[in-house]
Amino acid sequence: MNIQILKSSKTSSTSSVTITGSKSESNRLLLLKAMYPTIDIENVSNSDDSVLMQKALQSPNAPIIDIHHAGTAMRFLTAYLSIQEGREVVLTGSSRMKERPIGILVDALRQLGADIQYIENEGFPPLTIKGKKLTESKVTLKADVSSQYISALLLIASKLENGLELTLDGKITSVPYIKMTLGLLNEIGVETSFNNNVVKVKPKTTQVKPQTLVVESDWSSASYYFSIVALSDIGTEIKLSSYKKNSLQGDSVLSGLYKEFGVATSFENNSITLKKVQKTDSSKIIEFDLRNAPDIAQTIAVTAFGLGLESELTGLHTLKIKETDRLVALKTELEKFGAEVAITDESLHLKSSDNIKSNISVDTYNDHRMAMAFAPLGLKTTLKINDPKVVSKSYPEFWNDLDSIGFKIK
Ligand SMILES: O=C(O)C1=C[C@@H](OP(=O)(O)O)[C@@H](O)[C@H](O)C1
Ligand SMILES: C=C(OP(=O)(O)O)C(=O)O
Repeated sequence: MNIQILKSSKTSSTSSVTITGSKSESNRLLLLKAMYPTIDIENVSNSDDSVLMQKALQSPNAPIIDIHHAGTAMRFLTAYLSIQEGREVVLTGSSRMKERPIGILVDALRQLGADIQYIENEGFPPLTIKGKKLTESKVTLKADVSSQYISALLLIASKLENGLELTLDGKITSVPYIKMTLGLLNEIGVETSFNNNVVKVKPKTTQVKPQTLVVESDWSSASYYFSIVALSDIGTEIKLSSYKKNSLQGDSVLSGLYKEFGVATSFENNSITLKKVQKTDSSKIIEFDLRNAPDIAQTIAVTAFGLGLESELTGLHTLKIKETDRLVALKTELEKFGAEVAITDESLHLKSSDNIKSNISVDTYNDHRMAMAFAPLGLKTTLKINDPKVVSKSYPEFWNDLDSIGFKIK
């Protein structure tokens, strides 16, 4: 199945969209609520990944849990199930999930005392987890592969007898996601510290106060609107809700980064307005290090291509182990449109060009972000997106919302 996006599907001059809650915040809070039921959560993400997380946590007797493509659910549940004393579960996922490494987290949990076995390949899901009391409280782990391993350990840490002290080895990747985890723990009253490469969490000995936590809307999903505005005429505006000026989400750097593409962002009450205020100079070179915001790399690469701008994106070493190898996928699909792209294991270089080929079919590789990142190119040319339903991993209403702002989708 595919959809066609017809060129000149211009957005009406002012449009507004309400985006579902952050899937990263939601999946952390859902797990915390399972441990501390006095918490209430509002604006939980309706993404597949959060629905799967919710279902898994609401099935305390299920012998097998399948979390499909949801990376955070896989990693966070591995830690959570390790401390469910007396329970034995097989935790599995999609065929891609079975290629996404989890050995660093499993080794760290085993050092803390967990009983986890690999069912197929060493270092990868599926896992058999026998829940038990974890007795140790100090562990060192590699921090340059995925921050999700670190967040997973931090999320269960306050339930360990002596809390947790993690020493992070190597250059820490996706740091804002670690800070998001600590920020949410602090909000529910768990004490934490993060100094240099050591993260500590104290055990929670008192009850968590009854409270409602409101999930901010998803900033990674907002990236596609930043791209749409960047590729639109001067004066085009889109309003998005509900956002906070002091976000826990690292992808909120979008408001700073997209200034380079002529987009101004203003905050008012709980919404942001994106406005195209300046034409971009075609001789400009975009140079971004995205180590702390890997999920917006695809959006940015496509925006730069749509504007014909040379760009050098670095800090992309984690992209190879996400929903697909995103570096290869980006190169392959951008080149179909006529782009010249060079990649290494951690970077992507795009040459400037002023030609965008029409009627290209974009393959999406089971990766929601491939579909959503390429959609804004519909402002420049007619294109097809294969397997458009992939968007539901993080943003099920994406195509309806695009339609509502004036995109012509068949
Ligand atoms: O903790 C999280 O919610 C996430 C962390 C990031 O992963 P890595 O730390 O593996 O880069 C990010 O790419 C992912 O979409 C969500
Ligand atoms: C990488 C992502 O998700 P996860 O790792 O949680 O599957 C993503 O949403 O871009």
